[in-house]
Amino acid sequence: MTVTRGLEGVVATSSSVSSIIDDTLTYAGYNIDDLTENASFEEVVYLLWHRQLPTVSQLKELKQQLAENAELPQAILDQFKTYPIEKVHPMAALRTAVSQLALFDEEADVMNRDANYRKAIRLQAKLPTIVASFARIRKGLNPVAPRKDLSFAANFLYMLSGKEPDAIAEEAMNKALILHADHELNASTFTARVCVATLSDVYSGITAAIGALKGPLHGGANEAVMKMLTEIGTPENVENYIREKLVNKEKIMGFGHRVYRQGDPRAKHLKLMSQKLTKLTGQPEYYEMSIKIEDIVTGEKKLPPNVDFYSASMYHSLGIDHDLFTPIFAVSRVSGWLAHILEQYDNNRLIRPRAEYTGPGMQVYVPIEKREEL
Ligand SMILES: CC(=O)SCCNC(=O)CCNC(=O)[C@H](O)C(C)(C)COP(=O)(O)OP(=O)(O)OC[C@H]1O[C@@H](n2cnc3c(N)ncnc32)[C@H](O)[C@@H]1OP(=O)(O)O
Ligand SMILES: O=C([O-])CC(=O)C(=O)O
Repeated sequence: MTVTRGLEGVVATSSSVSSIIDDTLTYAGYNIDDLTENASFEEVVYLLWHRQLPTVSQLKELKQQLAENAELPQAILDQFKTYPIEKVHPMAALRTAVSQLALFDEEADVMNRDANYRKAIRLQAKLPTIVASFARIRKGLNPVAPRKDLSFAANFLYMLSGKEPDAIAEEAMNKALILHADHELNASTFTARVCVATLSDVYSGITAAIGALKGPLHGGANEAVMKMLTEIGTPENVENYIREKLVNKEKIMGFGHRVYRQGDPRAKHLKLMSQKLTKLTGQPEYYEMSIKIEDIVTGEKKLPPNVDFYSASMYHSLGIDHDLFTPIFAVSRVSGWLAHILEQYDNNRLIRPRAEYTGPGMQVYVPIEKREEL
């Protein structure tokens, strides 16, 4: 038996959702650079779910479906108030709320393509409402009802702050959502596919995926990057802080990637937005610290920044609470998880690899009364 630790390089499925070839990321054949510059997040959702860009009427229909399904059952909003709110991480609240949503969906266990597609719309529509409502309720504020006349990105920012965002913030959020939407067989997407390959339901798959995204080696790294920037405080402190971590063989959050070797193609877009927004909001030191960190880590370790590095300072400059960074990742990535879940159901086979056994050899059972106390 040969063990491939972390399944590195193992091709575990076929997929037409997205591809990473020679450090280029495409969604259903479209380069993410083109999509980020030109598309709306809603178009990208359609693309991931149908593998083609929508026409005007198809996009209108999807936007309407998302807008009509954005509200949450009151019971879920009420439930937030019962949590030990100061201690609950928003990713944990999101994981629970998504699992709970299934209880209010009469089609939760209906297993056909149309019903699964309808659930995809409901989940995509409701995730931003969950994140924004929880973020407000924990501060003692009332949740802000979703608006049907705003774009997905603008409505999310509106539900978070209660104020309609300006064009710059809307554009930044739209781009960030596009850049995080899908990424081939990353850990959370694989988790979702493993879960639904047992023919479990869509809600179970998304709940499991949220759990996987939460970890700091995956989506949780964006919050960890912000923690690091906050600890560093000023550009002058970067050198000592980072060099000490490297000497101690600690990982620098937001760097490295299992698949990309030359660099993550999403990072350059986020870097530009970080530069622009930190300057606009009068906090250029967050960008300055970030580029200094990048210089040292790429110089010393040859590790380029990944998607989580510059998204941190960018979200910070949009005034977003730091522990909401990973939930925002989920608001976007749920589109990819759903595309993969639908694809898994369309051509399903149980995912069940093997493990090389390393435990004790064959033992003889000893009745409990004959076992010696240690
Ligand atoms: C959306 C996303 O999920 S993007 C990734 C987000 N995660 C992070 O930013 C966390 C920091 N990065 C990492 O932990 C890793 O680079 C991962 C998890 C992304 C990829 O992990 P793997 O492919 O398993 O690489 P692995 O962890 O084995 O690292 C290989 C070597 O590079 C080093 N390395 C990898 N990433 C880093 C880092 N960020 N800082 C310092 N050293 C690093 C490791 O210490 C290891 O060194 P060694 O061979 O001397 O022991
Ligand atoms: O692909 C990965 O391993 C992690 C990643 O960058 C993502 O999920 O966006």
